[in-house]
Amino acid sequence: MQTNPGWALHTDKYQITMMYAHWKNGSHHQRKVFDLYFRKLPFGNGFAVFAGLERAVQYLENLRFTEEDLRYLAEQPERYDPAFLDLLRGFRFTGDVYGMKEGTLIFPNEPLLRLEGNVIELQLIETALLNFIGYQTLVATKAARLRTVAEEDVLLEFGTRRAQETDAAVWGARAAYLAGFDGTSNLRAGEQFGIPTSGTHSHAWVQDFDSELEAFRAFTRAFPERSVLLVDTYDTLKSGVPHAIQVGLELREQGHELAGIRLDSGDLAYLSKEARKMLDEAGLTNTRIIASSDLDEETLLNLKSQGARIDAWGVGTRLITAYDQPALGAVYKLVARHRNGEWIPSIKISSNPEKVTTPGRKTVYRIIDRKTNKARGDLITPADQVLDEDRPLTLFHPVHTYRKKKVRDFRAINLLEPIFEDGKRVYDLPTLSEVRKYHREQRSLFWEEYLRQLNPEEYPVDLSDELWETKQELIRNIYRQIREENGK
Ligand SMILES: Nc1ncnc2c1ncn2[C@@H]1O[C@H](COP(=O)(O)OP(=O)(O)OP(=O)(O)O)[C@@H](O)[C@H]1O
Ligand SMILES: O=P(O)(O)OC[C@H]1O[C@H](OP(=O)(O)OP(=O)(O)O)[C@H](O)[C@@H]1O
Ligand SMILES: O=C(O)c1cccnc1
Repeated sequence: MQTNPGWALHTDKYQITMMYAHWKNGSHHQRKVFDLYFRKLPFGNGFAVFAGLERAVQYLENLRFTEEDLRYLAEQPERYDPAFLDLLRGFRFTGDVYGMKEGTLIFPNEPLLRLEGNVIELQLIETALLNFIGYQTLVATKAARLRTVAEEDVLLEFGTRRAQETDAAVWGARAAYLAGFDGTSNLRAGEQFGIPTSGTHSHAWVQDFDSELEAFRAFTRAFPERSVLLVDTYDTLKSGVPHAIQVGLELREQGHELAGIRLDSGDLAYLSKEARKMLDEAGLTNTRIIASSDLDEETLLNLKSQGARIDAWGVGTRLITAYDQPALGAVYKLVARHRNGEWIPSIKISSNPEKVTTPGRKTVYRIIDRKTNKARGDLITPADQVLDEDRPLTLFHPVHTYRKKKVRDFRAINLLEPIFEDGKRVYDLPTLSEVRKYHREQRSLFWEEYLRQLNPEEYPVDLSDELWETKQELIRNIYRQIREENGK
């Protein structure tokens, strides 16, 4: 087993196979453009939240084949030519990357990353980029849904013990925080990213004492100002809450306040209302109630509609595993090839019109109405097209083209920022607090209709006239060629 594997082999074997075949073919230096995007919004949400760029940047900056990687490749049954392995020894990412900022609200079929460079470099990185961005975007989107229903309540990420291994726990905690969570229980995520950390105690603490009261007293002695007592080990209303109140009153005599209690089972609406009443009647009005127990946005919304008196929510399994949709299904498609000094757009046809790729080097503009400061739609255009804000813009649906609207008095924001130029990073990674703030600001550009968590309106993502025409022409050409080849 390798002790310190490099990241270069964090890829599917077919990428190396294609790289080798390109090298044998003499085509490995040909330049291409790939788009990374997804086709369908997760969880029935009206938007997704872009996350994973920081990890992608770290990966691209440090991408090397280690000597161990090369030895491992040399042992493969494909028997790669040693000269190819020598080429890999000097491998660096030297391409251009344009990408959305983390925290951006994103929609199906718009390029989230546009990558330009040598085909062998762009093939190698496909798998890892989809891996990072797919997962982090899912968790950020799930977290954004929880934020929508939690309104101003505190949201804490508790998922590490149920996460799909270590990276998912740590990068998932980050994704949750950037989309509106307030903290995590994972200290490594706190250490690595500066996310506020917090937590209570487990049932084991209570079980470890001869009585619940003794357990609560010992805990509050250690943390007189910060204790949140778990009250459901034996009987929430008959034992846990009364004992917490007793200890809370003892603490007050010593000049401290009991910070909170945690409910972790049973009917959380009923128990929280009863517990609130009992705490208030005892004068412990500052003691907060935190709930955990298989929560997600559905239960959270339901509990709020039942009048639950819960101030903070600890969410684990269903957030960190993206429980109801464990894959985003992001894709990475070739959209242009460089030939004789020119970019030639390339298309992949599908019997499903939604799956036909949009050819060419492209960018995405977010069209913001200047009067309302709200987004009217996104427009995908050729990469170099500059939108004239002084001329009215007609937006039309790329499949149902009769769905049209004219937009005047708008700002057009190019969402794809230069991230790498010739392999050099040209983008300063924002701090996580800046990403979180950016996400909040971005959300405020959208009408509620697109943000609601149930049956949201479809946000328009349209193609410019020029791009739409190019796409139609390529489709026509391909079918003409097929007919000619078939002699029809
Ligand atoms: N009032 C409520 N309305 C809707 N859902 C609720 C309500 N109270 C709790 N829930 C949810 O119902 C589920 C209850 O799960 P379940 O009965 O398996 O466990 P529990 O009561 O937490 O007990 P334990 O953890 O001991 O198994 C959880 O997902 C919880 O969040
Ligand atoms: O429910 P989640 O959203 O995943 O949140 C994390 C859970 O982790 C802890 O449970 P623990 O590991 O003690 O097991 P439990 O399910 O028996 O409470 C905690 O008490 C929460 O219930
Ligand atoms: O701090 C807590 O209460 C906590 C942390 C992780 C999982 N469950 C609970």
